[in-house]
Amino acid sequence: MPVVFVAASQLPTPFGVFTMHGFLEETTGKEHVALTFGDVADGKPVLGRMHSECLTGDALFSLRCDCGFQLEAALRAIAAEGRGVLLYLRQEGRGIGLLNKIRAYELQDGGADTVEANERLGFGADQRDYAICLPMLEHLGISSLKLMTNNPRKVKALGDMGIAVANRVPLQIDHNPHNKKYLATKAGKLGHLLGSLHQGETEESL
Ligand SMILES: Nc1nc2c(ncn2[C@@H]2O[C@H](COP(=O)(O)OP(=O)(O)OP(=O)(O)O)[C@@H](O)[C@H]2O)c(=O)[nH]1
Ligand SMILES: [Zn+2]
Repeated sequence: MPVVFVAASQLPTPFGVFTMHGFLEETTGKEHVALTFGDVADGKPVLGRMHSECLTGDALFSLRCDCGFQLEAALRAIAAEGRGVLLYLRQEGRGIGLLNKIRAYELQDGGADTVEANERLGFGADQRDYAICLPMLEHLGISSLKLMTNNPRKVKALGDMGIAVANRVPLQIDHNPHNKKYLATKAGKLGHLLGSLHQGETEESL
């Protein structure tokens, strides 16, 4: 996977001053970002998050999902630890892109759940490929993570590419009336480990 490092700068945030590393995925032209805090190249497991882009949740305050809240919680946790990494991956809409995600939301407004909506549009439930993480982590000197996620498929994908996941740190956000069904579908159909929701449970049973 040809991913090249382009430039790095400081990124001051309300949580602390991160270093921002920019990468270009040459085959697609996608521009990815890593934020680091402290010394992450000392060989010890690094508190980390692989965050998939969600324009609506990360930047537009959407309550339909948990993305924006997870992004903020992850950056706060990294700054509190004094050391960590967040990869901001341009995989909008679980890999289907922003406009198709809006099409999927339109179907969800009509009653479909997040998986059914993707499938009705001819997509898989989750089209993400995490291969881009490897060259980014290698560039940063990171080989072992304490991974902030509720998604076991992320843990497996990193392990399969040789990045040790020393442990999984749950990153669970409170429900609201708008994201309750979405979170239940993630737990029931996509295998996410969400505390008060059990695998196999469907939104109808809540
Ligand atoms: N296709 C589609 N994508 C969505 C929808 N809601 C959120 N997303 C995208 O899903 C991605 C976030 O994935 P999640 O499944 O919430 O979380 P995750 O990253 O797999 O797992 P965590 O690490 O636990 O957060 C982002 O790219 C969002 O844009 C939806 O209803 N349909
Ligand atoms: Zn989201």
